[in-house]
Amino acid sequence: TRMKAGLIWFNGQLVPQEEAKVSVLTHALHYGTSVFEGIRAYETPKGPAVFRLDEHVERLFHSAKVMMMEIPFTPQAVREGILQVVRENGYKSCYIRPLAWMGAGSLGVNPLPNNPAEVMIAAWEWGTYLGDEAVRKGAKLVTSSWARFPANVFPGKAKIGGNYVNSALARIEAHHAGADEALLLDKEGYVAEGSGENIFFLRGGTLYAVEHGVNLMGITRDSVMTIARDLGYEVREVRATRDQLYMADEVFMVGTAAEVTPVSFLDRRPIGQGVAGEHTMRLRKAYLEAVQGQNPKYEAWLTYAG
Ligand SMILES: Cc1[nH+]cc(COP(=O)(O)O)c(CN[C@@H](CCC(=O)O)C(=O)O)c1O
Repeated sequence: TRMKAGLIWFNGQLVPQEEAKVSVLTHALHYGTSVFEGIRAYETPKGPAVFRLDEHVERLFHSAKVMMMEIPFTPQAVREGILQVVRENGYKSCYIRPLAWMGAGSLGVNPLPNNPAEVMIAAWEWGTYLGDEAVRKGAKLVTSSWARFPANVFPGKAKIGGNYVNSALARIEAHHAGADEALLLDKEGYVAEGSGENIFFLRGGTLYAVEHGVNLMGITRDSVMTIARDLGYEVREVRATRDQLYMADEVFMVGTAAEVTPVSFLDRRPIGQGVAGEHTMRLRKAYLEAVQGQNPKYEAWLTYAG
């Protein structure tokens, strides 16, 4: 299916998506040397609002720093570009994908010194990441045969394009196993994260967030921990094994794209009653109210595009 991204912010100019093209000699196309963000804008009573925009822009520039990539725009210019793409495309809600990449300056593996990064910001309307079925009935997960990479192999705290070959391989394998998503363990066999989400589990009324370890420091994870504590849950950050997930009352995954997605099966074992967990769905509802501007407590997380 052809993505409908409409107008794209391309190196500082808004252009129709057909004109947003790069050379086949682009370094990032050959070596995965790009950095990106996944951000959502939601419809609110006061118009479309981008969720935790500043945290995402900050992470984009941190990812570039890890990659030794020089983004030739200020964070403020990228921030404005994100709001412009939402506004000029007239989206009420959308998924926003800023991407910065090593261009076609040189094709040696070392992209430096003469390869200034290029930047684009695209946005499109995207529904539930794993599908409505996975939200309603809970997603089915399988533990991947691909481990999450150790921190001295790939920098998993940065959203670098090349990191996502690990996620893609895990996701392909999960799909072939008839599952909705893959759970990746770290090299010691502890629970890391999903191919594109952070993991929580709930047991005896206490909520557990998998500690950062080698994982991406998810913004949704941070938001859900705050919301859960505000709802009165005790929230702990732990190192967990997959059998702790098997024994949990509830498991769920969080991410910008996935929002809050319940998990009903892991490795063919039902989690709790094998349905979307009650507390999970309560947290999902509270999260969606926050992002849709229906809870004034979280107003500071919203940047209105209008
Ligand atoms: C590996 C990984 N772990 C955790 C998260 C959650 O992070 P955050 O969005 O800040 O809460 C994401 C986001 N995955 C993004 C990309 C998905 C995709 O490319 O597909 C996303 O959710 O937008 C990851 O890619």
